[in-house]
Amino acid sequence: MAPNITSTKAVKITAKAPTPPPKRAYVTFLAGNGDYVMGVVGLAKGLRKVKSKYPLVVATLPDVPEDHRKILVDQGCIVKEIEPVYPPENQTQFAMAYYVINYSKLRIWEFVEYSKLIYLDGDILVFDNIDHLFDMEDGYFYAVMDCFCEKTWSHTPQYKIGYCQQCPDKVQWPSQLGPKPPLYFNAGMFVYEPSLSVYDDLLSTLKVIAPTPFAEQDYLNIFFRDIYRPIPPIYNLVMAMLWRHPENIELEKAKVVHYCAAGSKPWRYTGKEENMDREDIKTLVTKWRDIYNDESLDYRNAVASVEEEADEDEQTGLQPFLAALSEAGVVHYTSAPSAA
Ligand SMILES: O=c1ccn([C@@H]2O[C@H](COP(=O)(O)OP(=O)(O)O)[C@@H](O)[C@H]2O)c(=O)[nH]1
Ligand SMILES: OC[C@H]1O[C@H](O[C@@H]2[C@@H](O)[C@H](O)[C@@H](O)[C@H](O)[C@@H]2O)[C@H](O)[C@@H](O)[C@H]1O
Ligand SMILES: [Mn+2]
Repeated sequence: MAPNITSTKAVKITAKAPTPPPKRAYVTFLAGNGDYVMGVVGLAKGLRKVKSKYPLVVATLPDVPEDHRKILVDQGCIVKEIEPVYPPENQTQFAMAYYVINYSKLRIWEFVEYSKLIYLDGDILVFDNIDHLFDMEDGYFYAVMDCFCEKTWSHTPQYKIGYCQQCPDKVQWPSQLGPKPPLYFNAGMFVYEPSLSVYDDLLSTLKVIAPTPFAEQDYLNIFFRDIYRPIPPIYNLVMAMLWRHPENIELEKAKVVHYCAAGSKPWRYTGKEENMDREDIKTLVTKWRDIYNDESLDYRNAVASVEEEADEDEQTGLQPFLAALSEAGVVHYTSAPSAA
């Protein structure tokens, strides 16, 4: 029962409306009516489990069905519909045929109601709070370096000579191939600042750059080359690193795990593909499933438990504050009889 408060004198508190803090959010991308919506639910529940302060925005293509959108809204996501972005007519063989839809990710530069956003693929799980990444210096594009050793890279000179930026001294880049490739990031996770001018630039430049096998990932690497700043692999553990460059990885310290290796999507994992029978992969898939199935992390339950705690605080937290006001002769109140 709330305390019976009668004030002897109005407490007039006038304050200038504080300037609203810069708006920040996590953002992901969802296309199609398939099972990636499960990935996004896992992403949302993982962010809730690590008590992130910021919401998850889901940029959805028009082909995402209403029932999938409802699932996401019921999980506390902000669903924003975007129009597709297609690359110029091309004969490119994308590394994965469906990568052609990934150019639509570029629409998230239009989300200028936010000052800074962290993009996360729908096949990512956040295991530790990474809100501090929002405080990194403005004006740069932050992402984790990718690896060139998977056969998805077999079309490239790097792969053909066995060069990888993750171990640049193992196979030296031959000068006859020209300058060493600039540092290259995985576009499954990045920290960026939305901007209409950059957005316009991205879409107009796209028209004159020939598409390449890693689609928007290649394009973003070209576009942001001058302001790209690598961040440690704990912020986007590209799964293949576990068997390609274990010396660069401390799995127990990984804050973000990216289920991008073939066969590793937790919601459709069978363990049959190459490397998928590894114990570390099985553990990571089980961790993803535990969070996905944890009903206490569902938005409706999580909110309910916060409201319950708030009610309890209401009973206990206000007393010392009101006691101080009462001493100052400002507010008289009779404390509610203890519920105990
Ligand atoms: O059918 C699809 C394929 C991809 N995606 C989105 O596009 C991202 C990039 O695709 P994916 O993660 O499969 O690429 P990978 O990182 O595995 O190469 C996914 O994480 C999803 O957010 C989607 O929503 N539906
Ligand atoms: O559309 C291109 C995609 O390219 C990237 O995935 C690739 C890349 O990481 C390769 O290096 C791996 O070998 C491969 O397994 C993995 O799927 C991004 O994760 C994804 O968001 C998206 O940009
Ligand atoms: Mn991915």
